[in-house]
Amino acid sequence: MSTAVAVVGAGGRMGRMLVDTILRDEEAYLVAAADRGEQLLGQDAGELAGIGALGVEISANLEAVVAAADVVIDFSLPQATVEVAAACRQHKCPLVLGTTGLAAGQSEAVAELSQHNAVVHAANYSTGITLLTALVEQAAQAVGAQSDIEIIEAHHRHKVDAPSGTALRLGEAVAKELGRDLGQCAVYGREGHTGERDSKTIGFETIRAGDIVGEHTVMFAGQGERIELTHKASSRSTFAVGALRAAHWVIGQPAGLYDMRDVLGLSC
Ligand SMILES: NC(=O)C1=CN([C@@H]2O[C@H](COP(=O)(O)OP(=O)(O)OC[C@H]3O[C@@H](n4cnc5c(N)ncnc54)[C@H](O)[C@@H]3O)[C@@H](O)[C@H]2O)C=CC1
Ligand SMILES: O=C(O)C1=N[C@H](C(=O)O)C[C@H](O)C1
Repeated sequence: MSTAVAVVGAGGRMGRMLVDTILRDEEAYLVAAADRGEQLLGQDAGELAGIGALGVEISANLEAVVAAADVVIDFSLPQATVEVAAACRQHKCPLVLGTTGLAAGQSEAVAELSQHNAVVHAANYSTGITLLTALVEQAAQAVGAQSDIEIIEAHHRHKVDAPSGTALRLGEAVAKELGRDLGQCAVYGREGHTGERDSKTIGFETIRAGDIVGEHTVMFAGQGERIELTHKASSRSTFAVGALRAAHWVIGQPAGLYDMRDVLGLSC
């Protein structure tokens, strides 16, 4: 039985890649597509994705889009999150959420939804970042206490949130291993007379330039040596393939909030 997938944010960079990826999957089909871009409404989602007409028009009616789906994949923007969560709750539809830069209230709406629906929320759906996160946890355990730890991320010039959700997730993983509170120890960018570096901080540096798809480095700088663990995405297809894998996985799962480790069977 083929899975009916709805995409929210279908007119965006990730939305168009998701439409293409769904078309290539014999076990899934695009049943509905939502977006709010005025110039996108009524356009065929397949034509927008550059793969030819699919007969699925971009709609602003989120409730109708969700009602048609076995699973929703949302890679829109934070302002959509509360409405998407409400529509998924109304239609008991599982959700695969990729949007980053959520404010507290939007994250709370996702957590509340996960009390009733199965939800996968990952800042990065690539397999490589899931692996990098595990390697970073190992490195933090081994050398984190005696290292200065910096997280450097680079993305395309169009990205509107910083640091990236992936960088923040990597920072959370390091902080947890070291028994630190990221909210207290994070330093975002540096300028002016900063004084000597506090060894308990975790630094974040952000690059926004060109068409960089998504690059993350976690640096453990010690005395006489440093370790750098890096992931570089070369195509958005890695995120879309991971998100569609999550969409197949989440159907039938009990209510809860999951991430890519659960989808890949790596959660301990
Ligand atoms: N988790 C992951 O693996 C990845 C996450 N992302 C995240 O996905 C999000 C989208 O990234 P891009 O596609 O590059 O952005 P984009 O700006 O190209 O696309 C976002 C789309 O959402 C639409 N949108 C905005 N508000 C909406 C609403 N209320 N209802 C429906 N559609 C709405 C916009 O019109 C736009 O077409 C960002 O938060 C980004 O950080 C991006 C790549 C990978
Ligand atoms: O906006 C993007 O493009 C990406 N955003 C995600 C993030 O904020 O971590 C994931 C990926 O790096 C691409």
